[in-house]
Amino acid sequence: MATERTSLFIFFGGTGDLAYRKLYPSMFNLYKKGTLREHFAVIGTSRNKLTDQAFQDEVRKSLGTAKSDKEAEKFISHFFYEAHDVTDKEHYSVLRDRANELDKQFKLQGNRIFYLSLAPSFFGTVAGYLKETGLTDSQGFDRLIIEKPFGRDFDSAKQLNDALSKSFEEDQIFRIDHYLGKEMIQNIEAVRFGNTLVESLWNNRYIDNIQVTLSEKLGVEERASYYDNSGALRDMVQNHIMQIVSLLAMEQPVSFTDVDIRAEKVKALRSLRVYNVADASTNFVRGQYGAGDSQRAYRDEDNVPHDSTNETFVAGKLLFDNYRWSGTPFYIRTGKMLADKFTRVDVVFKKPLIDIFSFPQNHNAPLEANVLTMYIEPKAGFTLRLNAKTNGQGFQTTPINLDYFVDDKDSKETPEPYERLLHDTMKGDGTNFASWSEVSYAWRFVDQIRKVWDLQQPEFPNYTPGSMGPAAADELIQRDHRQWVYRLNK
Ligand SMILES: NC(=O)C1=CN([C@@H]2O[C@H](COP(=O)(O)OP(=O)(O)OC[C@H]3O[C@@H](n4cnc5c(N)ncnc54)[C@H](OP(=O)(O)O)[C@@H]3O)[C@@H](O)[C@H]2O)C=CC1
Ligand SMILES: O=C1O[C@H](COP(=O)(O)O)[C@@H](O)[C@H](O)[C@H]1O
Repeated sequence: MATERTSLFIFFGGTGDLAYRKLYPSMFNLYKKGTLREHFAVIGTSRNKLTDQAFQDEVRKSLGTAKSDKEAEKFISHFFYEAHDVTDKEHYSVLRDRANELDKQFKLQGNRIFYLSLAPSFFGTVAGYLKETGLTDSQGFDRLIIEKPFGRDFDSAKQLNDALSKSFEEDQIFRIDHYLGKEMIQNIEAVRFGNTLVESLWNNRYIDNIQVTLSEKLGVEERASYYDNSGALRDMVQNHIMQIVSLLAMEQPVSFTDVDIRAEKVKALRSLRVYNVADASTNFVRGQYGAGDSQRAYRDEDNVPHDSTNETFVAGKLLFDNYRWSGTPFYIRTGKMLADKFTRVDVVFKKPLIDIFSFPQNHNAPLEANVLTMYIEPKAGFTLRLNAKTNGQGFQTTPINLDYFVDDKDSKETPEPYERLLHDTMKGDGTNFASWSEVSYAWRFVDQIRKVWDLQQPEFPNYTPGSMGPAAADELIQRDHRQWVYRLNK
């Protein structure tokens, strides 16, 4: 059984899509595993006027359980509700009194987690009022979980961070990036730093290029009004991709702690080359999907303007100016309405300097590059492509794969990202959250691309649903005499 953790959770935006779809089911998983047991309580808040009972009914629906499920009912009995407008400062005292009451009732030791599952424009206001009205004055810990997006550029992110810093210290702020809660993203560190074979080759002498692909099969669904103001660059590159790239590029941390890991990620991001106008135009391409056989174009989706120039696809080349990576590009791409839903990292090694097998009289095909592929989702595992001799007479070589995949049983037991991140917050472990320095360096890089794109009129739409993006994404890498490892057979 897991160690029981003790805390009061206050969910601002506690009746929203994220809370019902991800947060409460993740908490229930923690309950079933024993991390949450007797000493926890939840206050859900929103402007909606609900009784505790009505809120509990909604929570039950979100878990998909029936009233006859005794374990679920015990869990749900820890949930309470306060109708609360986050802009109404006076009302925080009501929330404080309820929090103090539940603290006594469930023996919560004054530990409090404030989860801001709200529109980002409220983040600063809530953090300020929590402090001013004494909700953070209890005896235990006070931790603030912030949802994405953290700003829409460096300036707005800094403004937000300055506002939060007035009420919370950096080690009390947990900025969610749900990719950091994914099992296989955490495996990047294990594979890199747990294997001499891998880490000794993990540099520009042996690695030709690294490719990171976050491909989505779906479009914008119901989130068009948010997405059309964000675009793939802000929605996926600034956060998830930059986090993955920093884990791949960083030096070995002094210890496996949040402070040391974050310090190395920041160092890596500091050496990422921030592009000037010319380089940003050459090294980044954007796309927007048009209509497919049974799919309408992005511009025809509900709540998307008919002349939208928002990008639903990004591909780019990142360069690090440091000793380890100088000359080894990191190619990244992400988009909606692509061929399939998957996330993977392909590490392409350099070919042997001399190919002794492909002399003309040997008729051997040239050796292929070794590739280490990390499959993040939906399947989880690794393959390592090596060259080996084909069986039989003569001497021909052929690529073979060594592989490992997480089996179905283990997959089912893998914690959901939000489950892991809620658990980490209770432990006070910030390893899998984005620090302010990481966020700020990521924005500085992304802002340059955005600045250039905002000056140019894109020729959209430029890719078909079910493809892997616009032709320009292939040209970007082919220009460097390389290819995407994952590509569709044409
Ligand atoms: N949904 C998702 O999959 C994801 C969401 N996020 C982020 O999570 C956050 C929440 O998203 P989501 O759940 O989808 O949003 P929703 O719009 O579904 O929910 C918003 C919540 O905030 C409440 N709210 C709005 N205004 C106020 C107010 N003035 N005072 C108190 N409560 C208020 C709403 O209730 P009411 O209107 O009744 O007050 C509702 O509970 C956002 O920052 C989003 O970017 C991030 C990644 C994925
Ligand atoms: O943060 C976001 O991520 C999702 C993709 O997440 P995944 O875990 O399903 O890969 C993306 O659809 C969404 O636009 C973005 O805001």
